[in-house]
Amino acid sequence: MERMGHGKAQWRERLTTRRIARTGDEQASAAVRLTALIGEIESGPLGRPLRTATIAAYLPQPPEPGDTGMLDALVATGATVIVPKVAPGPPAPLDWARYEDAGQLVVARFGLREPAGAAVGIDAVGGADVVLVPALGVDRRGVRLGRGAGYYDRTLGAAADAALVAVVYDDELFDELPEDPLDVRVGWVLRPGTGFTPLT
Ligand SMILES: Nc1nc2c(c(=O)[nH]1)N(C=O)[C@@H](CNc1ccc(C(=O)N[C@@H](CCC(=O)O)C(=O)O)cc1)CN2
Ligand SMILES: Nc1ncnc2c1ncn2[C@@H]1O[C@H](COP(=O)(O)OP(=O)(O)OP(=O)(O)O)[C@@H](O)[C@H]1O
Repeated sequence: MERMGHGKAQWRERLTTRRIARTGDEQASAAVRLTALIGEIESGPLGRPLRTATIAAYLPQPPEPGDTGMLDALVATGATVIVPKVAPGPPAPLDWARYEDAGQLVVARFGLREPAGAAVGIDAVGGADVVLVPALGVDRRGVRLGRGAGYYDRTLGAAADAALVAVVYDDELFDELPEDPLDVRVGWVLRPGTGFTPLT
C-alpha cells in the first residue's frame, strides 16, 4: 500500500490543479516557446533532419503545454506528423491520423481535437521516429504520469524503435514519481523554457 498522498492519484490531482491555475499568459508563452524549440528535435531525440522523419505528436488540450503551432512547425519542415484518434469503448491502443493543418480538426471524445479524416491504424506509430507523449509530469528516470487511462502505455510498445519524449512545463520534472510495472519509460523531456533534455 502506498503512503497516503504519494500515489499516482494524488500526484495527478496535485499536478492537474497546478496546471489549471496557470495563467493564460503562461500557457500562451509556453506554446510560443515550444513552437520555436521544436526544430531542436533534430539535434536531440531525432538525431537527423526532420524532412524525411515521421513524428507522432498529439493535439494539446488546455492547460496542457503547447498548441498546433508546434505541429505546424513540424509539418513545415516536410516531416510526416500523425496524431491520436481515440476510439469508442474502453482504453485500447491509440489509433492515428495524419495531421496537415488545424483547419481539418474536429472535436471528438473527451473534448480532444482530432483530424476529421480517416484513421491510419494502430500500427502507424510503429513507423514513428519520435513520439511526443502528453504528460502531467515526468521524473529523472523517465517515469511518466499521464491522465490515468493507460492509452499511451498500451500504445508505446508498438513504437519500440522510436525516441519517446514527454512534453511538460518546466516545473514538472521531478526526482521520483510513482511507477507501475506496465508503465513505459520515456528517454527525453521537452520543456518550454529548457528545450529537449535526455533522461537517464
Ligand atoms: N491532448 C491529449 N491527447 C490525448 C491524451 C492526452 O493526455 N492529451 N491521451 C493520453 O493518454 C489520450 C487520451 N487520454 C485520456 C485519458 C483520460 C481521460 C479521462 O479520464 N477523462 C475524464 C475527465 C477527466 C480528464 O479530463 O482528465 C472523463 O472524460 O471522464 C481522457 C483522455 C489520447 N489523446
Ligand atoms: N499495456 C497495458 N495493457 C493493459 N493495461 C494497461 C497497460 N498499461 C497500462 N494499463 C492499465 O491502464 C491503467 C492506467 O494506467 P496509468 O495509470 O499508467 O495511465 P497513464 O499512463 O497515466 O495514462 P495515459 O497513458 O492515458 O496518459 C492502469 O489500470 C494500468 O494497469
